[in-house]
Amino acid sequence: MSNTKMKVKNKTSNKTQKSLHQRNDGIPFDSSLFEDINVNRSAVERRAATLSGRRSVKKEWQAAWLLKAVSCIDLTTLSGDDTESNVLRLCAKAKSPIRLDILESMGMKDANIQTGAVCVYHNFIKDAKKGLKGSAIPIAAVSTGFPAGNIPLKERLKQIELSVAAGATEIDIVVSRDLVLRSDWKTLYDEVSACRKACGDAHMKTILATGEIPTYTKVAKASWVSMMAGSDFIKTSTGKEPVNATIPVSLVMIRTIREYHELTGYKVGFKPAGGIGKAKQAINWLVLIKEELGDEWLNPDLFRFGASSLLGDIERQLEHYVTGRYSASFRHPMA
Ligand SMILES: O=C[C@H](O)COP(=O)(O)O
Repeated sequence: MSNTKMKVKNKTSNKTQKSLHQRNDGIPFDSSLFEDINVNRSAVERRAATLSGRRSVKKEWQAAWLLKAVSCIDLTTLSGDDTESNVLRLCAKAKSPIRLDILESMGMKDANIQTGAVCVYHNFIKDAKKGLKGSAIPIAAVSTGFPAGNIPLKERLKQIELSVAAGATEIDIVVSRDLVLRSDWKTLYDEVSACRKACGDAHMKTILATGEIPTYTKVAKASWVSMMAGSDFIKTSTGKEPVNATIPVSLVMIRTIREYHELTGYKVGFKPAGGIGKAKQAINWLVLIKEELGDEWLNPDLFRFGASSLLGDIERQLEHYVTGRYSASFRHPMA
């Protein structure tokens, strides 16, 4: 271990995250922690391929995993045609994500299953507040000029402050892709740190927009910098890039989360987002998290799906499960 690593480790080794809401305080910028990273594309893809090998997961376990997945969804609407009534419907679904008759058939009628959060644009925070009244479901707002982030930093910080003041307790920020492309890591660190400060007590999820980052090595470095600057979660995508969450890119990010935890004691969460619409995909991600980070990451405080349509497919698959019409294609979720 390098001297710097030793120093950081000694400074933070007594820290344990007692509650899910304990924050990542970040660490001072130190490029020596990541400058020699070179993530080999084929090795990453080989490793990811092992996760999509054919495995049989018992049907009842699949059902339990799907319920777990539901509790980890940031139920999202980020469309140009969002309206108050869409958002209110979304909130009703977040509070009762699975039909009662399905839960009854599963013997889970009294289980309090809700989604991890709802995720909306700033203008709909007030509607989400109304829709979620009486529940503890957090409101996540996308901020900082989502999705491209190409507005001055001062305005991005103002947006964060306004969203927090309006009632968002989770803020999804976007990184400046040009800083990542130019490898200007110190400026990226300063920007993400400023966003973190603007978030106050709100949890901050930092979106890397990996579909616009050309190499896995840069994805790993951007992940390091975002965590060092105090991100509580790192998130793959806005859902608006041409390529959104993929298993190989997730593997790279998850491994940096593991290394950062080993170094500092802080547990940073992970949020794959964009294009995750099938129950089968959700199980692949849960398995990835379980294998790479362990069971303690398998909860909504450290893992979320950013998804607008995933819940619908999970509900359909659970209906098939209770009616015995489980689709053949679903029997092997890892295939
Ligand atoms: O962060 C969430 C994404 O914008 C949702 O993407 P999706 O509509 O492809 O599920």
